[in-house]
Amino acid sequence: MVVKNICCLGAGYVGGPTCSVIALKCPEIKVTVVDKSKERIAQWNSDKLPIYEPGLDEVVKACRGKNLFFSHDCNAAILEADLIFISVNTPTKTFGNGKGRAPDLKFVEGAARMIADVAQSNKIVVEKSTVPVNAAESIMKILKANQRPGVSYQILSNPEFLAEGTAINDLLNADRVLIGGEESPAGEAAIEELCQIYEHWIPRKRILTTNTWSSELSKLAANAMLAQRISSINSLSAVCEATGADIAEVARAVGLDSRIGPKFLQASIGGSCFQKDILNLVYICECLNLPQQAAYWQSVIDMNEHQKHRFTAKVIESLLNTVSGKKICILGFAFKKNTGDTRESAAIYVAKTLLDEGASISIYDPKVENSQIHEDLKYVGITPEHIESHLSIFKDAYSATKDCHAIILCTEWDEFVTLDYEAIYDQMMKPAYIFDGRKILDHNNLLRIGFHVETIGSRLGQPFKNRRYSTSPQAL
Ligand SMILES: NC(=O)c1ccc[n+]([C@@H]2O[C@H](COP(=O)([O-])OP(=O)(O)OC[C@H]3O[C@@H](n4cnc5c(N)ncnc54)[C@H](O)[C@@H]3O)[C@@H](O)[C@H]2O)c1
Ligand SMILES: O=c1ccn([C@@H]2O[C@H](COP(=O)(O)OP(=O)(O)O[C@H]3O[C@H](CO)[C@@H](O)[C@H](O)[C@H]3O)[C@@H](O)[C@H]2O)c(=O)[nH]1
Repeated sequence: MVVKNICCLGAGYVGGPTCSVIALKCPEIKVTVVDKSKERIAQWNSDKLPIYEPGLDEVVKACRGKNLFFSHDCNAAILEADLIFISVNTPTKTFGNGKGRAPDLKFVEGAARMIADVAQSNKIVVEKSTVPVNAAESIMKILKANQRPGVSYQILSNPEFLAEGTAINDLLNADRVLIGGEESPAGEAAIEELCQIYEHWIPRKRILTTNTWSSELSKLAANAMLAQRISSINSLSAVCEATGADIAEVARAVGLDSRIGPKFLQASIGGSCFQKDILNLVYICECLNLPQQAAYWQSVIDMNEHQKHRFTAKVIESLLNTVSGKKICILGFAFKKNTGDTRESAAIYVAKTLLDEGASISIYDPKVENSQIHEDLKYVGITPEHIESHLSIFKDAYSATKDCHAIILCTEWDEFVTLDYEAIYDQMMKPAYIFDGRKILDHNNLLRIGFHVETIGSRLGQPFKNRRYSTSPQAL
């Protein structure tokens, strides 16, 4: 079989960009991205796409209506496809067995059942969603149990490694493409079909083929290792604050070791897409009766969580331990720059804590929709009335910071670096505080202007004071 027709179930942050790039690079293949959400599909077919990703608009414009289609008709797309990507969401379970840890596979199962119900010809089904090890086997069970006579399936694991904010570049220049499949002639043939799609733009030596389980586990392992680096640097940032070392200097010194490398060593406020995948790994370890391994990866999550709490506690402590009645501006609500995604964003925790403490919050983020901010805060328990009376959302940083007692920078958007902080200082309440949760601002300039400045991983203007060793470090 030569793949001529691709269907993707799930038009989200992964399905949309991934299939747009496939359509761009494989003009002879018809790519149809479907979603059960009519609203999302309507947005994909409009001028304002449902997700913000640098470069995505251009790719969609180049292919949409030619060989790239967004549709709500899942059945029709499944029927005509040779190869089907499952790119549906796999959030952490919020109820029942494995609550708070295991991934909720109901959308993956729903997708598999949909394929089984509709398919009338052979299909290669590709697991693109991030799933636990053995998920391919579960998908196969569903497909086989509902198989029509004469229809056969091959399941491949092809995890996605793109990061939001750089998705198009990551897809075009992937470090590697990973394809796992059944170790049989039919499995190898299916792997080869998918390889040929990626070979339109990815050199063969960067396409890695493995067995299905290795592929599934490699995705969780990659995220776990990345998260572990961030947790490690965040852990060291607390040591820096307590000693007078500067985490930026430490990260640079450590990262110049070629065995360690400089990437993913930026201390920050914490919070990320990683959490659900590491929880997934923890749950797998628990289920496999590997408690030490589960505890190890759990500690990576705990450190990330702790960083958010530590940073927010520092804000409140600096503001004389009370924020009640104060107006505080949060700059940035997305979990990182160049995306409108707020899932697991540290800003949600910061905003909730400050609202619980009685502060009024003003928020500005260049790409996050107002409705998303409302939804996120309601989800963490802030009542609509409280939101109505204590939250304002602005369209620019200058309006958002006016009359505030403090600014908390939660997302590292480039535009925050070049704001006119003199003008901002002039229109703030005094003393004016700024908490740089991303370490992107010019702290010396802010101090010169008159701000009280706090950041992560260094104690500005007070080196080596109040060392907190209970004993000398050598004696520890
Ligand atoms: N967001 C990322 O950066 C990223 C990167 C790599 C991997 N992943 C993984 O990829 C998967 C998808 O993530 P996402 O961020 O794109 O999620 P998302 O929530 O943005 O999109 C998932 C979409 O799937 C749709 N859907 C659910 N069930 C469906 C069905 N049966 N048929 C059709 N559509 C259905 C939903 O309506 C939703 O629009 C997850 O497993 C995630 O962990 C995400
Ligand atoms: O040095 C760093 C790097 C990142 N972060 C933060 O860590 C989080 C995650 O960042 P990043 O990994 O860049 O974005 P994601 O879109 O979450 O991408 C991760 O998660 C995806 C979903 O599984 C994977 O596909 C990607 O490979 C993996 O990088 C964000 O809040 C970043 O601000 C830091 O605090 N310091």
